[in-house]
Amino acid sequence: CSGGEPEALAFDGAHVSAETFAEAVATEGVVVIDVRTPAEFAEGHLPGAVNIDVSGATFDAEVAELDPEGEYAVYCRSGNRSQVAIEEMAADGVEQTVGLTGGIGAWAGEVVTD
Ligand SMILES: O=S(=O)([O-])[S-]
Repeated sequence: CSGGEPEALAFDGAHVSAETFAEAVATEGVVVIDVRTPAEFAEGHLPGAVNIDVSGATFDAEVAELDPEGEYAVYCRSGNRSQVAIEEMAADGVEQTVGLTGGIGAWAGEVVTD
């Protein structure tokens, strides 16, 4: 712990620390989205995450199915693809998002394979 102000959780499209992301994941109603490939997802993902591959052909169509009023916690492997995904989601009207800085590599919490 380096002290200072704790980072405030806001679903404003920003990337946040794993600690703040964990708060987002624990927030009632938040949908956790893993934007990696199905193969990466199968190797281990956050509990309850849904897989919407940002590099997949159906990404936009799947985003279009999301509730634009919803809140989404988005992550990838190391934080690059989640950045792209958050920008594309915002362009599709899904703006209440938060990304995980460092991706799943920075995640210290539970990972499941089911
Ligand atoms: O998922 S990634 O940030 O390594 S491209």
